[in-house]
Amino acid sequence: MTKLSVNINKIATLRNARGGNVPDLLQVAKDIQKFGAQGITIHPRPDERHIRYQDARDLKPIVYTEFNIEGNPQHNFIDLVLECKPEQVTLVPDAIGAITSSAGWDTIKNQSYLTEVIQEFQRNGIRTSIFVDPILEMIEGAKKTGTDRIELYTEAFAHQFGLGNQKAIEPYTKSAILANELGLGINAGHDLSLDNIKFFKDNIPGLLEVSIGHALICEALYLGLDNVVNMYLQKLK
Ligand SMILES: CC(=O)[C@@H](O)[C@H](O)COP(=O)(O)O
Ligand SMILES: NCC(=O)COP(=O)(O)O
Repeated sequence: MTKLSVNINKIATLRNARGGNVPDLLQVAKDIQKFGAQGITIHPRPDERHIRYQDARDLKPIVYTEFNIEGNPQHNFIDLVLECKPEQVTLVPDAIGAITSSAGWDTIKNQSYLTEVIQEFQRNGIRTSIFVDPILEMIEGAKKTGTDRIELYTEAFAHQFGLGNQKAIEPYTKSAILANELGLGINAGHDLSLDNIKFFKDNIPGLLEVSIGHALICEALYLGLDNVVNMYLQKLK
């Protein structure tokens, strides 16, 4: 079974649009878990344009499934994660001000930096995952950092699959096979949707978890949040 972790960044985007507390991020997180999702993901960015650092603190006692905090491990982010102690931290090499995540780590160039940060989180009992493109050298590099898991960056797959190119899955399948051989756990995310999730899951051996936000919230506008969460759960069985 592959776990569904719902990324609630977009709920915070909507809330922040009017400056009040509608929709109520904490209530939505409670409801998403009640509907059956096995995790909640947030990706606070330095400008706090959607998830605020305080949201991470407030969510900690609310999230009784798996809490996954994603972000670039700069000082404020490291402090926040160590304070919140989520089950998992996912390290993403985003530039400040990036519209969204757009690349995985160069795990060779950043090996000693990643190793140091990963050790700090692991010493504090937090499982680590690092965002990587489906490139075999980057998977091998990830192993050398000591991370528990990788998160495959799925934007390229999602885009190509949408154009009808099913072969776009191949580097992901090869990367997953290698990650399994190396003993790395496998997560995936970015632009996964109801249209592509089943094909992706069926072609990725050992896929432990997907984090899905943008498409899921858009789909929920038409289909309802409870319904959409359960549609994903069916496809991830
Ligand atoms: C790492 C990843 O792919 C997601 O966390 C994605 O970047 C969501 O962030 P935004 O909601 O800011 O686009
Ligand atoms: N790690 C990926 C994530 O949390 C959600 O990405 P997206 O579905 O919003 O593209």
